[in-house]
Amino acid sequence: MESQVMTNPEDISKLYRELSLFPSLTRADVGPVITSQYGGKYSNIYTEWSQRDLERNENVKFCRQYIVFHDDKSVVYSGPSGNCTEIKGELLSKDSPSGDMKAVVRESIIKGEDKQFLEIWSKNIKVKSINLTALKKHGKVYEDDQFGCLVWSHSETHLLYVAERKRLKAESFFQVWPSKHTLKGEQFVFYEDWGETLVSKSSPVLCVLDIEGSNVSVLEGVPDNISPGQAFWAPSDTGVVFVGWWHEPFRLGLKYSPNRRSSLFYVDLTGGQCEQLSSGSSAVCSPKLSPDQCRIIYLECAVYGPHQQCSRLCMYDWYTKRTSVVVDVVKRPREDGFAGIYSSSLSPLCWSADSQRILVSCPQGSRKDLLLVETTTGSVTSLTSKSPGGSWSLLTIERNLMVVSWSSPNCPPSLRVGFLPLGGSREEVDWVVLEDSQTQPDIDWQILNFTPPPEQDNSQYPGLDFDALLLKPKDVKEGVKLPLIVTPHGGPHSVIVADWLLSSSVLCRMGFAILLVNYRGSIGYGQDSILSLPGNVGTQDVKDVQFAVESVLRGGAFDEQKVAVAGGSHGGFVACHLIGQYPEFYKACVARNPVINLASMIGSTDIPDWCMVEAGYNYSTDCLPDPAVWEQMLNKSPIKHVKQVKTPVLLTLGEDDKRVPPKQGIEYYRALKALQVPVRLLWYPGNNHSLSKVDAESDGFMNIALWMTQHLSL
Ligand SMILES: CSCC[C@H](NC=O)C(=O)N[C@@H](CO)C(=O)O
Repeated sequence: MESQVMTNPEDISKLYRELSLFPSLTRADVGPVITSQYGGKYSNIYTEWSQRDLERNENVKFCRQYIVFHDDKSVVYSGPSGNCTEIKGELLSKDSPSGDMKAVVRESIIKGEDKQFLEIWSKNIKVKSINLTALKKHGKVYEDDQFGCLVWSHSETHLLYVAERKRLKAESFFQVWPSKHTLKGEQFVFYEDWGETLVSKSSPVLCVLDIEGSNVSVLEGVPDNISPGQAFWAPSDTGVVFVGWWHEPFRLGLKYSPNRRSSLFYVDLTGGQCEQLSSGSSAVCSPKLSPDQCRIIYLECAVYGPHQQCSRLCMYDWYTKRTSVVVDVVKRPREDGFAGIYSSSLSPLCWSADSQRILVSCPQGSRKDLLLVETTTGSVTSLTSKSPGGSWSLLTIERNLMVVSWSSPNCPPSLRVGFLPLGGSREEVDWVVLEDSQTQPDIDWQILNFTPPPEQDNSQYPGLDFDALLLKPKDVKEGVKLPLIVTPHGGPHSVIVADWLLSSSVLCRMGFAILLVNYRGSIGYGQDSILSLPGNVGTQDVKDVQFAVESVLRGGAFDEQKVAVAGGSHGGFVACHLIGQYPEFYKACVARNPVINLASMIGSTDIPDWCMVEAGYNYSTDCLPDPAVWEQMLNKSPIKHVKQVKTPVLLTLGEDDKRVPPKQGIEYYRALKALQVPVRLLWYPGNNHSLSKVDAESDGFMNIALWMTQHLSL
């Protein structure tokens, strides 16, 4: 049969280079309203972007500003104000509330040593540059989005941030000239960390800089068994509100795990008293204070259980001290399409100007939509469900001016702004494009819906369906049947939404069709769908994917002899199951950091609870190895089916992966070698679970593409 797939490595790398140029939006801030001498009002919009630089082998960060003239209700005129500037060395930055000053935490290498500075800029002058490293009040500043923050006090006199607790230097028992203030014999003591992407982050502390006096103090009063983060100033700067995570009896991985026991706390600055503001029996995150400083909105979900679940949107009233549930967990999508809130972070600013409404961007099925929540009634409406399909992400909202990123599988991210209609109004948002991007006319995409056959219905959660995204080249020559790459996502409680996906778009432009399956258990389809999967991994997810593939093949547009499967993490688990359970079906397989054996992984991953929960058991920190549980974990794992595998497998592993340690992939590699199944292993030092360093990602992509063309005989 004729093929129209690109196979030449030179051509493929050229295409990858071309499409990897499209940057993604990472942040936007709206400046104060300025009235021009002619009476027109305008605001500056500051944006940050990230782009792969293949030559320098790094992701570069750059900024660009735009000017938006408006009348507080609609955009009158807009455009960029200058070109892009690369940002180097900035770990964190934040404008003061008035817009008069800017704070920056900067990392700089001086005489070969890493130093951190806290800078204050005013107008065109760097008025302060405080050497935090030399001050020795704390360890490194946290720049991550789990704990990290840099927040101006309302009075603009103090700054709040999170850093590692100061550790005394440890020395050997045999140090000949012992120095003062050192700990003897503590050189090799183990410090727990917070796992994947948070290695070396162990004991965060809240730090405050008094700008006038250039004085840093570490806040006292946070309970010893709590790790604080996501902090901000309480109304009138009387103290600090933060999320505290319990770290006893031990820390577990936090990345993609918003289900860790945590609470909102308030520490009073004068007395150092610490008060717990939420129940303490759930997991909370992303608290945001309303513009009128009266209420705090935050997300809440259950502790343990599935790692990502449908969240509750809760509100704490600062003055009555009452908490209310604004939006509850949604079991099944409602008639109007609302399927619940699935997010572990609200955007940095998410309140409307009247402090009555909240904006949340989150998956709703295979789309990512912008939802407007009335906090008094809990009513939820979608601002984007009638707009072009794709993915809408809120970057910020300030005085009702929303700044969003929009993308779709054939359109890289574009920057848009629009005013939130007044409360009670049914008006549609008039989106204005500030930075357009190049649509890829050769890529076609659609969302497909599947109802599992009756024998695969889940008796505990009956009647659930699921979706898949199908990408295919637009122009297919007469008589050509396309090769198909099937991609189950990881998690398993995550989702593939219709946004710009670099590797899928390159594969599609090469001539492949790609089927990305949101099997039952994915987020964005109601809590019941999520709960239907634990205990059924390796069967329900696997059968859903197979059902979707076979349904698509029945359409006749694809070549049944040229079907491949590729997935990462839990997606790798599903991929390896598929080649074991359907040994004749898939002609090539790629697995990034796949889960291979739940029983062997439980002792080495940073999230052992995940193994128990997905195998169908409850987790507690004191649970001990149980042969019956281990047997079930083994039975549900891909390694159980390895003897049936015939498909050539490409494994891509990150040496520093704390989530699915690379020994999982090695276990599979050895088994395949012993069975003489073709296998190739790529080992990426310095990479963690996501394999997202520029060289690992691009090398991984090229190897995947060539593995597919080789084993699908294209
Ligand atoms: C113990 S590994 C669990 C699988 C992992 N889940 C959470 O981290 C996973 O599948 N990760 C996804 C992201 O959700 C991935 O694609 O890496």
